[in-house]
Amino acid sequence: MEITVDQMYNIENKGHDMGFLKKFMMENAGAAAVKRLVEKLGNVDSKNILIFVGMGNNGGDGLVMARHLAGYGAKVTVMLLGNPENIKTEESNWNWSILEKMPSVKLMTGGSTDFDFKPDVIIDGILGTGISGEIREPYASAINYINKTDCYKFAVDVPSGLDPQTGETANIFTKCDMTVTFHKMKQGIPKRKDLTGELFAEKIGIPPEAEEGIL
Ligand SMILES: NC(=O)C1=CN([C@@H]2O[C@H](COP(=O)(O)OP(=O)(O)OC[C@H]3O[C@@H](n4cnc5c(N)ncnc54)[C@H](OP(=O)(O)O)[C@@H]3O)[C@@H](O)[C@H]2O)[C@@H](O)CC1
Ligand SMILES: [K+]
Repeated sequence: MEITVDQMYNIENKGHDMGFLKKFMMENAGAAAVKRLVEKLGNVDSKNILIFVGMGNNGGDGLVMARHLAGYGAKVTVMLLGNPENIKTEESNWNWSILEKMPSVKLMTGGSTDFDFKPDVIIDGILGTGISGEIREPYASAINYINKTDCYKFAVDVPSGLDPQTGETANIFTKCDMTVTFHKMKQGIPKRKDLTGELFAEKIGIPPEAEEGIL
């Protein structure tokens, strides 16, 4: 069953109000995404994994993935597309502060794309269901870098620039090899398998009762 983005936000908020906090949803989302990625790649030990992280909760999922991938022995670099002080949500900020205590994960901020290494894997945690309008900098440069870099690409929730509700694309958008979306499939995502690559919807522990009155 495919749901709307509005329904997803309402379910998320209802789950949060029941006490299954968005922080727990984010943790389960990041963990499920890493499981699929590691299953696909077989082994990420000492692989260079570059994670682009937006300032919202799509980015937050990417921060959770960074921590899990470090646990699998990957060489993880996180590029936050802004200033840490401007991270939008408590749950995303929570994950950023954990990474600040982890020398095993390299943290970069601001969004420049001249890296001194070639990534084996890029994770697109730039934009998810919160996308609106033309893609602004530094998100645009990050998307362009992803598209011009030849490596395995993984999209968190949805390829950035693809509207998960309508399936329409913004002026620029990523083209990925795998996409993992969360809880239930959003209506627009399966319309662009050419951008999502292999597509999965993973449960993240939201109580089914959180859908009552919404679905
Ligand atoms: N639902 C669930 O159950 C769960 C959802 N989860 C995750 O949350 C995600 C939704 O998070 P979200 O609402 O924070 O929105 P998100 O996609 O991160 O974007 C907002 C940021 O992007 C920016 N921005 C927007 N448009 C832009 C543009 N054109 N060009 C440039 N920037 C633009 C915007 O900036 P602003 O407009 O505020 O200045 C803001 O900073 C969802 O996709 C999933 O991954 C999981 O945690 C698990 C549980
Ligand atoms: K994304």
